[in-house]
Amino acid sequence: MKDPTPQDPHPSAWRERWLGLRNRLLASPRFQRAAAAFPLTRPIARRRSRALFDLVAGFVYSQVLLACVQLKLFEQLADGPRSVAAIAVATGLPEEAARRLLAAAATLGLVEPCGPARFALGVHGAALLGNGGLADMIEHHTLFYADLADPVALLKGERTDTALARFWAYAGSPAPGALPDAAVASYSRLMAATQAFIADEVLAAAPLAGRRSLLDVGGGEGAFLCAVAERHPGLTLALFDLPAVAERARARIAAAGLSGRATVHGGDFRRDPLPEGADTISFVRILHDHDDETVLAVLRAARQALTASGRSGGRVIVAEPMSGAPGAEPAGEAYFGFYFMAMGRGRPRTPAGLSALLNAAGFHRPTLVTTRNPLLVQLVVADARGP
Ligand SMILES: CC(C)=CCC/C(C)=C/CC/C(C)=C/C=C/C(C)=C/C=C/C=C(C)/C=C/C=C(C)/C=C/C=C(C)/C=C/CC(C)(C)O
Ligand SMILES: C[S@@+](CC[C@H](N)C(=O)[O-])C[C@H]1O[C@@H](n2cnc3c(N)ncnc32)[C@H](O)[C@@H]1O
Repeated sequence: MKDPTPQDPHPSAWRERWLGLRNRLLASPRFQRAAAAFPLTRPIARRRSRALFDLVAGFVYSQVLLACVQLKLFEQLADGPRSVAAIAVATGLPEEAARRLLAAAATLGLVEPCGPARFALGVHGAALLGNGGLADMIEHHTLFYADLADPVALLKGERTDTALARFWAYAGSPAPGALPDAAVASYSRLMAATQAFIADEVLAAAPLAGRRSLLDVGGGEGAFLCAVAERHPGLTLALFDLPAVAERARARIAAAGLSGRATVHGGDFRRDPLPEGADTISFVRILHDHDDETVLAVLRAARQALTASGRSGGRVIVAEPMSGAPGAEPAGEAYFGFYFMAMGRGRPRTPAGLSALLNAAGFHRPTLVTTRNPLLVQLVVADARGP
């Protein structure tokens, strides 16, 4: 599999000349004044000015969103419009502060004015309510935001003790298998809460028809496995994760009434063999956390587990945000690129990069399977023919 042509890596001479001319004009205060004054170009000048204002003020917008989530404003409006006074009481804000927050949230489409001093959910507020886990992710971003307080230090690699590196306890741990529940609980809860908008996309695209059994490696608390169980009632299920996380998964799987169908294994996939018996192994938001050496070792362990006792027909499904994939969104790549930098490890890989690792691990015919929402997740699927 080859990566698609990168974005215009060597612009033509004409394009460079055009860019030079355009940028000299746009950077000229005289041109900006003339464009703002001339009636035909004034709307364009205003649009450009507003777009630049949104970039400059963007950090205020994300904090307005955080305030709405922390105050559970969207839940307060879930049953219909309410008055500013009622929202002030429900959120514990002084009325003037509530009015100010609502006005800011309305500019972002989070709420919508409807009648004098009354507000309803806006399109983004409604979509946020409908996407389980987004509120958790927005609250989680307080850590990411703190790590981005000095972006240049982060870019220069001068920040090592970051909030995200501490949050993802396994990331820097020499013995992740020994991590206690206290060290894994927060990230496990967050991953379980945000699995909803990943599992839908993965399971809509994953080739699971006709498969007998699925092992979800790094399966967390089992939220993905529970989603698989619901969509594929005939599949036998298994999960592998760190011992402390596996304990959490056992509880969730028991609570879902799936203990008879799903087996949970605790271990360290960097050291321990993966459980045998499954004909399909999934890695959902796993490989991008690790360097190539670890990924190669884990994929080799997966192939070993799929072909043990001479079995053939095994399949691996890698599901994570990817870079440079058809339909991938540069905004998603930028987000995850900075996220991994703050986390101190990991990176989004291209489909070709993942395919090279799958081939090196002995898998065959790695194939990109695009999802309905490439911004969040894409799949690469490969076969583990016989030994
Ligand atoms: C007029 C009307 C009513 C409708 C007509 C128009 C119409 C059809 C509108 C469509 C409405 C609709 C379907 C809206 C749907 C909105 C959706 C689905 C929004 C989903 C948003 C999802 C977001 C923003 C997800 C963000 C995910 C993030 C930030 C994930 C972060 C993941 C992390 C940090 C993972 C960390 C794990 C590690 C460490 C990297 O391994
Ligand atoms: C980013 S989370 C993804 C969880 C889940 N697959 C999801 O998408 O919600 C990464 C998972 O890998 C597990 N993990 C990390 N290092 C591991 C290791 N060495 N052995 C086993 N599991 C590990 C973590 O405990 C965590 O559950």
